[in-house]
Amino acid sequence: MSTAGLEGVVATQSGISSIIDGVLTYRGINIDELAMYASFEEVLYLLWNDELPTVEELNNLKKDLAVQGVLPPEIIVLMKSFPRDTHPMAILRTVVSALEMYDPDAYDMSPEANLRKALNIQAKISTVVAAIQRVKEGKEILSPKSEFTFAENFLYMLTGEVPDEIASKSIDTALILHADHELNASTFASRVTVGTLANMYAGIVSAIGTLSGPLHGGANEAVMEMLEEIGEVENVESHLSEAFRSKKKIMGFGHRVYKTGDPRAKFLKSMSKSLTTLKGKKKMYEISVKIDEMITREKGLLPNVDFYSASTYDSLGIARDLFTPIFAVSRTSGWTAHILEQYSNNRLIRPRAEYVGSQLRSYVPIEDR
Ligand SMILES: CC(=O)SCCNC(=O)CCNC(=O)[C@H](O)C(C)(C)COP(=O)(O)OP(=O)(O)OC[C@H]1O[C@@H](n2cnc3c(N)ncnc32)[C@H](O)[C@@H]1OP(=O)(O)O
Ligand SMILES: O=C([O-])CC(=O)C(=O)O
Repeated sequence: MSTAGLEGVVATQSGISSIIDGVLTYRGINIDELAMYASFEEVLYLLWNDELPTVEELNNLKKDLAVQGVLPPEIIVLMKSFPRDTHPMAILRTVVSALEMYDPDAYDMSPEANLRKALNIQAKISTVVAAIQRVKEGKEILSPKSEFTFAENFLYMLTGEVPDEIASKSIDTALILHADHELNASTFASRVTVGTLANMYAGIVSAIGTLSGPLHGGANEAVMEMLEEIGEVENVESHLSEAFRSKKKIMGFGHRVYKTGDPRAKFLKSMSKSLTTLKGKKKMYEISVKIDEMITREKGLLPNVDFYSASTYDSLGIARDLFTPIFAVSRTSGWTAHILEQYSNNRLIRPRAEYVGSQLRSYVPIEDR
């Protein structure tokens, strides 16, 4: 029996998100409704608590996120010490690991402390991602403001300016769309890690490392690289023909679970269209659509969440190497929800391997080899 990639294997039970007949839900609510009507903070509360928040609960969450979003000064010193060309995902992985050392709750495994840790990590990860760019640009690191939403704060901490409504709404929707996705590779990694009763920081560090690869979250950066390499709509055909000839995978297409399309992609395509038009970057959308048409026609593959998010983020002026870290900011909501769920009913995750190595043989002393 081939178990390559654990395709089709049901490895756990979860009440957080579901993908059934191509429909994605968070805690039973269709992602389409959440993307259209909810805020990221509401989704965060929903993922953690299995209920939408009341006005008071939502306001408290917003306040807590702003308060907890301030980085310890030691972390800022650490971030300034890294080589300038370090990839932001490596910085993020390292900084989240270091944050454990400044969290008084780090080794308290009570449910209350774990929920506090989830909030602490969620709040700080946005500040860290914005700070990665600020450090690179030699700018002062900013902290969140209590009057801003989570999405507004991210843009404010990144640019130093009060963000406009369109940019904030776009980031908010992107955060909602990327928040959780059943047992994707990074979420699975986080559950395996905390299944040993390692703490939440260890679980999130595993997840960040797993998200970074181009077959998973790293695909959004790779899509942008491809769009930039193609450069003009008229180059799409020759670029893709060459990729097909050399059997290169086209980033942002295909999916292990969705075979009739990723329900998140339509929102990102629509955001990409309006934002690229608004920001004078329509060409990136046109190149994307041409790629989409050709891949669908020639390979029968459809765009996943990573494809149109690239041109969406690019039109907002976000650096290409921050695309996957932004995915991590959003997915931290799902990772932490899954970690809390794993702790609530834990059993060590330890599958078996089918042995296909050498037959049983004797040890040969070194002088006889
Ligand atoms: C947030 C996310 O993680 S979404 C996914 C992000 N990743 C990407 O966009 C990377 C590109 N896509 C891929 O590599 C894959 O489609 C994955 C990793 C998403 C899913 O992988 P799997 O379920 O293992 O499918 P697998 O890679 O076996 O592909 C099945 C077939 O479709 C082909 N295929 C799948 N995706 C692509 C692609 N993007 N470009 C070209 N061919 C592809 C494979 O070459 C394979 O063909 P074969 O049977 O002739 O060998
Ligand atoms: O579910 C997956 O395999 C990948 C994915 O789309 C995600 O993590 O959002």
